[in-house]
Amino acid sequence: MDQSFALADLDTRALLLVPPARPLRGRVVLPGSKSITNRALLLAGLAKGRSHLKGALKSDDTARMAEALVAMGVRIEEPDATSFVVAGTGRLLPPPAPLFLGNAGTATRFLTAAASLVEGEVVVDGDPHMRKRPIAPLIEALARLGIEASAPTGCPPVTIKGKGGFSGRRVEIDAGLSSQYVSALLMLAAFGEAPVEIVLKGQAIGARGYVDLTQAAMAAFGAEVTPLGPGAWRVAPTRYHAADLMIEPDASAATYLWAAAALTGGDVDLGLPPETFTQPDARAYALIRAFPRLPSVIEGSQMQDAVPTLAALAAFNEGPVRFTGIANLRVKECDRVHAMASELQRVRPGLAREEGDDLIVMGDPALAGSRHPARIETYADHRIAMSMALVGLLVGGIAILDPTCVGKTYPGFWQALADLGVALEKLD
Ligand SMILES: O=C(O)C1=C[C@@H](OP(=O)(O)O)[C@@H](O)[C@H](O)C1
Ligand SMILES: C=C(OP(=O)(O)O)C(=O)O
Repeated sequence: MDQSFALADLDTRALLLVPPARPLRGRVVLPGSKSITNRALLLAGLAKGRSHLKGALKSDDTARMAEALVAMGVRIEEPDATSFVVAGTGRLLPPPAPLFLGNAGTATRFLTAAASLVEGEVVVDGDPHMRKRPIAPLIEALARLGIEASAPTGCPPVTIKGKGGFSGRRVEIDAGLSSQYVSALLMLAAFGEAPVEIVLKGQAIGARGYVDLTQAAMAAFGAEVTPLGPGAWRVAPTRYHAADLMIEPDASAATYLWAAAALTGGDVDLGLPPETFTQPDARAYALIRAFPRLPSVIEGSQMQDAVPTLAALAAFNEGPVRFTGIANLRVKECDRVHAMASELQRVRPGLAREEGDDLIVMGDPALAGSRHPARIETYADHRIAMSMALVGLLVGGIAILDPTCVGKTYPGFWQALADLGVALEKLD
């Protein structure tokens, strides 16, 4: 019987996965990259003219970005399920109400900086999870550019008193908690009165590959970014011009399908070779291929969003795996170090633990084919839901609570699993 697992039809508290009897094989069309879609939406919205974005992601995070831009006077049409047509005027207008950005880190950080281009007050806010995600380093950096912004709790809501531009020419930023602060400043910097230099304070930064994505997106919309060394960039005062862009598929989403194939000994065709992705999480492919002989230490700082995927794989590995360099997973949609340790433990006590900021997963190949009924908490975090679903491909009785939380970045996730032949049961 064909059943829909589209999010609109998923009015259920939990989804039970039935481990498939055979390897998963087939073709999956991936959604567009969240990171690239939200950069392209913003840059197209800041440009003068009409931009056509194809292959884009349509999900909670990109909807929040698009709605916020519309509230600031950008015209956005959605001619089909993967396109946005964005018409910008080269400036943003004061929005009539606070911008509500859900738990979209990209939208929240990028728009906090861009809001300084508005002449007037902008409030950037999010859901209760976003209100716990730090933004103070970005606020301090904006102040050094002469931009008045405040976030009394160090997290959203942020109030920006925009003056239609800014005069600063050099700013240092501490990006240890999030690379998104650097990306936000880089994208703003093309509106400087003169070239702007952005310099890392300390060398610690979340995944650097996201800054490369920002540079590439800025170049596509006509900006000039010159690296001045490993932790410094100069941005020319070009502003942006409209552009047509084909967005590559989402590499973080790809990790779940690569892992599903590896776990079941199958083969899932995603329509493009892993080495063609430009996003940081594609680095996880080489590790996923090594399963069930993952290395005993995985340094996760440069592929952070893939760490929950790799942790789920590690549960079935031939030996234990220690994940290091992942302290900032504690300030993502939820504390992912704690969440993965807790939920793997829920499957089988002793399967995982936290040690400082490291996550240790005790590989147990005998888990495959076993039955350990468990209702998995997902903490409103799409990646915990999708990663723990991988465990349910090999362990009987795994039910994922709040399955619609995957809508943040991958609304078609459950349908993709169902189409590959995974039986899913809706539970109350
Ligand atoms: O710039 C981006 O598109 C992203 C950067 C990363 O966050 P941090 O820079 O906060 O680590 C990543 O986890 C997030 O999903 C997307
Ligand atoms: C951390 C994530 O998202 P963001 O920071 O964009 O909310 C993610 O998608 O895993």
